[in-house]
Amino acid sequence: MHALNQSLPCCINSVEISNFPFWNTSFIMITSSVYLSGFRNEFHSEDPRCPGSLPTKQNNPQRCPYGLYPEQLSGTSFTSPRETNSRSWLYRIRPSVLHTPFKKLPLGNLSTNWDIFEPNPNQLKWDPFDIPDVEDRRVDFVQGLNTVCGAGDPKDRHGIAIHMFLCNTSMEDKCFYNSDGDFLIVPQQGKLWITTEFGKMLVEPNEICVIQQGMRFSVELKGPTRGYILEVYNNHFVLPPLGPIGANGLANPRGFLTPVAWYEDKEVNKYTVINKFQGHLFAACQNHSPFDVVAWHGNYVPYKYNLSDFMVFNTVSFDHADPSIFTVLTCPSTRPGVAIADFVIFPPRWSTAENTFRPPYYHRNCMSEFMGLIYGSYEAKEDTLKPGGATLHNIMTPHGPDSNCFEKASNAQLVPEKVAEETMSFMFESCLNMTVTDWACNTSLKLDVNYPKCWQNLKKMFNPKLMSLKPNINGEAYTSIYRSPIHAEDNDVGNADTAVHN
Ligand SMILES: O=C(O)Cc1cc(O)ccc1O
Ligand SMILES: [Fe+2]
Repeated sequence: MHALNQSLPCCINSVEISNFPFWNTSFIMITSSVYLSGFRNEFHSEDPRCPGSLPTKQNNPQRCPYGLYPEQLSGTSFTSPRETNSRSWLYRIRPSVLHTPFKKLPLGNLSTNWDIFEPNPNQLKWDPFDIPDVEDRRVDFVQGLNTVCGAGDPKDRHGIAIHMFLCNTSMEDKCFYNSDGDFLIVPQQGKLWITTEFGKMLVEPNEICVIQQGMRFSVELKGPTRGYILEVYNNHFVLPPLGPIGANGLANPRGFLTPVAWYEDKEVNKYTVINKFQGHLFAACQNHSPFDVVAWHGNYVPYKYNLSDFMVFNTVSFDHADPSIFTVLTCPSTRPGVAIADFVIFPPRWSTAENTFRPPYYHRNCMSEFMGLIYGSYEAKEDTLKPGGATLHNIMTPHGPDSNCFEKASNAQLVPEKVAEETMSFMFESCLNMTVTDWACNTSLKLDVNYPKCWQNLKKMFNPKLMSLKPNINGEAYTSIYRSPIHAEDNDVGNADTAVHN
């Protein structure tokens, strides 16, 4: 590890070393990967092969060390307040401007023009999306982007899109950057070896990464690879406020890892730079690798996060807390407490609530809820939602646990129990009303038209003559946190009435 990443006195970040073997690129073999830890810190980093490459004290010396070009990447307007201002300075072999003009590419299964699709207020569920077979078709990360749903318009810088990446091949002499917004990437199957202008990251299932607007990256992979992407146009992701939780908890800042500087001085006949711009794809060519940043500093960076680092809060008394307690990252709107999109996870945890129907409640929401599953099963839809599949419950669309889950949880013995022990599911929750694409509804062939049947066995249990139903497994016929439960033996109408009204 180079001294700069470790010991400059003004470096406020700690450094974490991950011990996994890093990948063997064609240019340089790196045996371990180093990350800078912290969220929105002012980082700085130099490739150890060029000590002293990062100018000290100033951003624009008349001549930079090693003959590098300085280039600023602005993630917020120049005049954004200090608290949110985000930019980085990159010291690179050539400035990014050295490329041929952009030409439009076919869009494939990406969409941003939502007006062409029919609105659909139904409960929607998709079986795991197919990853193309490499024998049939070689598909890289960018070619494998398929939009499921979204809302808004990148031209207005307002909206989101949810994509699936379904691919089997590494990007070769090709990088991608998004002018429309930020990508929060959730790998579900297969690892992503991501080279960015800031350095390299290995992102595995149960980790996520965020690559922000404008950052160039290229994805290498081995074998069939699938995952979800939440794209936000409005704003960058931030950590949710902790309120009364205090100074620590949920996703702690130190869990966020940013790569260290790594460069290649590589000249090729044709390197393709793909740009998503106003919802369309464009390609430009250049004769060198864009990963030529020798040193950088700033607070506008790509990062990854391991979901097992999430410190889970929940009730230790009664009732089902709202899923916002599981928010990892949020992209805020201008309305206080209203997210353009929240990234929420349902991690392994203890469930201890007393007198409580423990799974998610039945719900109609002014927000839309897209859910995916990385591995295992989701407690409210054990037999329904599968890893690599998804559900969408749009604005005010009724949803909740399937009939099996309701039956089981209404009768379960309420002992402390580990839930979601071997699972990780997640939700993209948005204030925007989502339009679903033709790819999602038709081309993918994965929409499960029988999904709403998972609720159809929910029985009517109401009986105006009886205060309570038959006792549950705990012997409680009527449960209330304010009164002792009425036990089965006392359970006549008169008693129950008193219990309710006194
Ligand atoms: O399953 C869902 O749809 C998500 C969800 C989870 C939860 O704990 C409470 C409400 C809710 O909608
Ligand atoms: Fe909900």
